[in-house]
Amino acid sequence: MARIIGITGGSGSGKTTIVRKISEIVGDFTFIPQDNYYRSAEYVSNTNITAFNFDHPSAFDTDLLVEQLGLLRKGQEIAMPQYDFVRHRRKEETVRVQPGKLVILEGIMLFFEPRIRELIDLKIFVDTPDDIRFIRRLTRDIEERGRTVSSVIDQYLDTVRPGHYEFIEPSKVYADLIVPEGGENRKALEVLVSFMQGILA
Ligand SMILES: Nc1ncnc2c1ncn2[C@@H]1O[C@H](COP(=O)(O)OP(=O)(O)O)[C@@H](O)[C@H]1O
Ligand SMILES: O=c1ccn([C@@H]2O[C@H](COP(=O)(O)O)[C@@H](O)[C@H]2O)c(=O)[nH]1
Repeated sequence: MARIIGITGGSGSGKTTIVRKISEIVGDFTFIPQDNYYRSAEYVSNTNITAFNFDHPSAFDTDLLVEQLGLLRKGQEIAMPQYDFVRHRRKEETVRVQPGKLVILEGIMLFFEPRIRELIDLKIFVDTPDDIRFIRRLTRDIEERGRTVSSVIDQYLDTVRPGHYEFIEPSKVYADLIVPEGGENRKALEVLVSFMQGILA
């Protein structure tokens, strides 16, 4: 049965960066971003960015994520959805994901939902100060997600920050390991890599 490592933490905490650094050392894992399970909200744009709350558990199609994680655990292939952050919608195409011994699941809302929690073998919370997370998000969302400065600020104050304190920060209690500052934490990276190599050996 496949083992699942769950990496959560606030937006901009460095979750994706940790996974990228792990992939430079450990190649043989299946990567499942929770972001791919966002429900479409194509009516949202920079001018009405808070018309849909992307920082609420209901923003995700958790039934599909739980179903697909269950299949991967049992060694079955899945058709993983893809998400377009610029147009705020699920893409038409899916990606075939082959099962393996190790799955890395990454996303903001993993530990809030008991059904997801129960499927995770090792729970990691990336803990990065709010100001650093906001600065990273501002830069990334403008460069990669088609945003304006004012839309990032409006969204952060209206939904991202409240959602973080209501759903994400309290879910830290479920973590097995808390990693301060994400991808630059070399010792945490070493611990994670050796845990994964143990599973793959
Ligand atoms: N230690 C770091 N120093 C500087 N920039 C970073 C660092 N970690 C991540 N970033 C940048 O911050 C942004 C958000 O990081 P990312 O890993 O995507 O966070 P998350 O997946 O938690 O939202 C990205 O543009 C990334 O390149
Ligand atoms: O269409 C969308 C979907 C999501 N978001 C924001 O993304 C972050 C989660 O992604 P990270 O990579 O962890 O930052 C979440 O805070 C949503 O607000 C979005 O803006 N638009």
